[in-house]
Amino acid sequence: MTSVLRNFWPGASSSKNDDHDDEYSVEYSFAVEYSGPPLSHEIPQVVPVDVRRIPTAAVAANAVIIRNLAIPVLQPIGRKSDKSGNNSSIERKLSTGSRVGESVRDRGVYSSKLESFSEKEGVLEGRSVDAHNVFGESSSSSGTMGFSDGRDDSNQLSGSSDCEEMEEENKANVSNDDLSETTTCNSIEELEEECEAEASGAASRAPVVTFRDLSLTDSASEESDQDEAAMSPERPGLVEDVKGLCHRCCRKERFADREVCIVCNAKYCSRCVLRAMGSMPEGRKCNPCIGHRIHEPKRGTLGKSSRMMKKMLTRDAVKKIMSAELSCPVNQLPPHLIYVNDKPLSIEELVTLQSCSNPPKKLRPGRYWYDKVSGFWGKEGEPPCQIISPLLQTGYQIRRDVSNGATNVLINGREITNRELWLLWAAGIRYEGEPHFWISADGSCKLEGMNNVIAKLWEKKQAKMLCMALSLPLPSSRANPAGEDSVRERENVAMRIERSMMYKLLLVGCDQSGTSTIFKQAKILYNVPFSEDEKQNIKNMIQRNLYRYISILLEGREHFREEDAMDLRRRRADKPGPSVVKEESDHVDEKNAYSFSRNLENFSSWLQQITMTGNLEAIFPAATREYSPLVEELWKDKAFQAIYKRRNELPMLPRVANYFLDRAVEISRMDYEPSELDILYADGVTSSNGVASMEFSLPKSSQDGYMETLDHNEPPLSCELIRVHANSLGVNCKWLEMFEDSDLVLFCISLTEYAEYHEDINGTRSNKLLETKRLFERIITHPTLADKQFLLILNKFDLLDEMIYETPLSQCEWFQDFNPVMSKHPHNPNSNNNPSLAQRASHYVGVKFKRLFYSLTGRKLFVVQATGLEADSVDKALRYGKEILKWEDERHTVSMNQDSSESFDPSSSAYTS
Ligand SMILES: Nc1nc2c(ncn2[C@@H]2O[C@H](COP(=O)(O)OP(=O)(O)OP(=O)(O)O)[C@@H](O)[C@H]2O)c(=O)[nH]1
Ligand SMILES: [Ca+2]
Repeated sequence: MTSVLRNFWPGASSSKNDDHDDEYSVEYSFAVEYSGPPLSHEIPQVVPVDVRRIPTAAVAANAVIIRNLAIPVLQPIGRKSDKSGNNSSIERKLSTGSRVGESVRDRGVYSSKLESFSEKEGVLEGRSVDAHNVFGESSSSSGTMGFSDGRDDSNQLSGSSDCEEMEEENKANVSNDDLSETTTCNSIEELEEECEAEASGAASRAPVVTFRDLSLTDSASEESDQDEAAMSPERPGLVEDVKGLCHRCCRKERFADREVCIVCNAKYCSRCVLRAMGSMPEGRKCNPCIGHRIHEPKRGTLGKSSRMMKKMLTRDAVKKIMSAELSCPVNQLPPHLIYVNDKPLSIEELVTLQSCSNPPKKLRPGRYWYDKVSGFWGKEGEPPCQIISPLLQTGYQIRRDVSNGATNVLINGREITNRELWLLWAAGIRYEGEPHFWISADGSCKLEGMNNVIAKLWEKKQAKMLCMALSLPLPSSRANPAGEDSVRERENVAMRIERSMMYKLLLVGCDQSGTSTIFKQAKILYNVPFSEDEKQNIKNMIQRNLYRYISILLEGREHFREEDAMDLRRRRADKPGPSVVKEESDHVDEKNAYSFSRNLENFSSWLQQITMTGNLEAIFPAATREYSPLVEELWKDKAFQAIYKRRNELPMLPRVANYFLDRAVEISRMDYEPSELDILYADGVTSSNGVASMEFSLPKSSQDGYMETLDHNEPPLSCELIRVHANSLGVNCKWLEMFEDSDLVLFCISLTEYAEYHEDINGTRSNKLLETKRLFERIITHPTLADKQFLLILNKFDLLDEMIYETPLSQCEWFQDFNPVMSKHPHNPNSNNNPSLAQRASHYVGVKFKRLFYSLTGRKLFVVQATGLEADSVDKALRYGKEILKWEDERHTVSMNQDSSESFDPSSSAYTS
């Protein structure tokens, strides 16, 4: 390993080398005396470099050295001080053609060009940073930043130059990279191979980039087109991606690691990567790509080393390569390729933008718009994607049509998009005509020319939820300049006082846990009407489900038919007869108990097909009118009834299907109106974004017996119940932040999950309960919910009661130590002394979760078991939640009075029934 390193990484080797004279060693050298046969052609001349004549730029003004921005760095040319005699490879190379002479001549060209450049333009001073000053300390040991090998110098020289003719020169000249490439060669054969390849043009290099001083662009914006041409030399094309293929040796290994060039995307195997990428002065680029801008989608990977790198190189080497990748000028975001409100950015503007308290995320070259007043930020032609710090001096005035809105409604001079219109609507902003709103960074909205705030954009939870659903940005708390936060705080307090009696319950659970059933149950229980919209959605869902259930039955029909046919064949084989009879029976076969009329047959295959292709949503409810008569015909059909009778044999058919199928004809009609029970049983996502909320008041009832101290004059408790689906909480549950004002989290699990499994695409089975456990852990440890009360709802108790005898709880590995000693006496449901197996099991599950909760939070988890489909059960669970909250309030007051509160602990009553 070290030998490889030494060969390819001069900096790394020198740092290990005791010989400190070596530190400035460079890889070019004088040629040895020629002793071969006389030459018939002219010998190329070597133009010597006068080191004293090489100009150095002055130190840049401090303001420019901000963060690691795209400041082109001028690298001085290294002094030749190679005493180690480590030139053998180059000498060998010389003997295959007089390359060194040409290379050194190149250097002569560079230096004189550079000189004339700095004299002529005089721009380097004050703009560029002297390499000595920035890297002065590290240059002695660094292979990339200082002056180490010849290649670095040449690249960075060209990288900091502005001169177009120079680029021409570069194209014409043989590249200096030949030189450093020799350092990676291990044998003469390989070296010769490479040289030959080059000579034949196989490895011809793309032109070296010229990197312009970026700060020049703002002073002369007319030049910007020209600039762009200069800034973005033709990039090497992207290499076609062939899975597992190494771009160099063309060996294919499907699962082997590959290192990818950040410019052309070529992938290399571990055998080839060092040969292909050399010393990586600009990070992971293959040699022809050095000096070229990175492939922008790769920007996110800059500086993130790969497994392969770490395996092959020392830590120090990897670190150096990664820091070069991040900091070398050509890899920086080119400010002039970022347009904000039609204006290409200057470097100062880019600095402003990136260093503000809430900068745009994932900034890439491209065209953006920015609403300075509100901080809205987006890609040109698109709705906003982020709210960044307001009032930054970036870009021109915003254009009305910049986000491609066609709503005739303006916000801060920009015609907004439809999605934003919905946002205004959700925020409670109503208007007539074609209004022009002014919305400031804190979301307060005024009509143009008026001074009163008509609404606050982010005040209503619906507005925030809508943003989530429509992928509109939400304000970041950092976006508000100091001072405004405290104003908001005060308003919040006022609002809180106003709604002080309102408790917020957050109901979360994994898919199929029954959160939606509990939510609907609560609506029915506490007389919160479903809106017309909700009803319509649920009706559509029920009708769609009906067709899905029917299609499952029809699939079952195929199965039943096959079974019958097999049966028949077996019976016929048992008693052989003349072939004529056989044919007859075949005929009968066709018309067995499950055959349909032609009409129904067609309908059947059509329905199965659209279900299979997932087009059900597209067709229903639109086609309801058309197909309703067919459902009726089907229902009346004898064959269909025969299938329906055997529906319990079809595992795919959900339980609730019976409830709806029994009334298939009624439900399929246009004028069907779902009853409350229908709504409750309807299965499926009821709101598009998985978030639903309702306000209700929990009436006081005489059964409220958990606390003796109940005040009979107290008003009903007003609550808000918010249901979110785990799926809509996003990666790492980041959307939980939106629910930071919840008072109680109701975490709902299904008690059937211990025996249910998920299968991922690789066919790996995972127990659903263990998945739920992971979600539980993530949620209870989420910082947003750090001091909230948690109530675990063990739902679907009815199902547990049915299945626990056949399917032991220990099927789930977490529950392996469930070992109940059961009484021999028959179970008496009214007795607490002799609980059923299901009760014991659910108690056990509750304790498991309590322990887990305690181990992670050091606090107490409340647990209640429930059956979502039963109104009483849900009522009881929610009232229990209320007790926890009131007990919590009580505890605060009691503890203020220095009193013990243990006797109020309602958790002991969790299993009293
Ligand atoms: N037997 C029984 N079934 C239940 C119970 N709770 C819910 N279900 C059924 O379980 C299925 C899943 O319940 P949902 O309420 O839809 O669960 P969810 O996945 O959290 O919510 P959605 O995303 O809206 O579907 C539905 O078919 C419910 O009818 C229960 O306590 N007992
Ligand atoms: Ca569901």
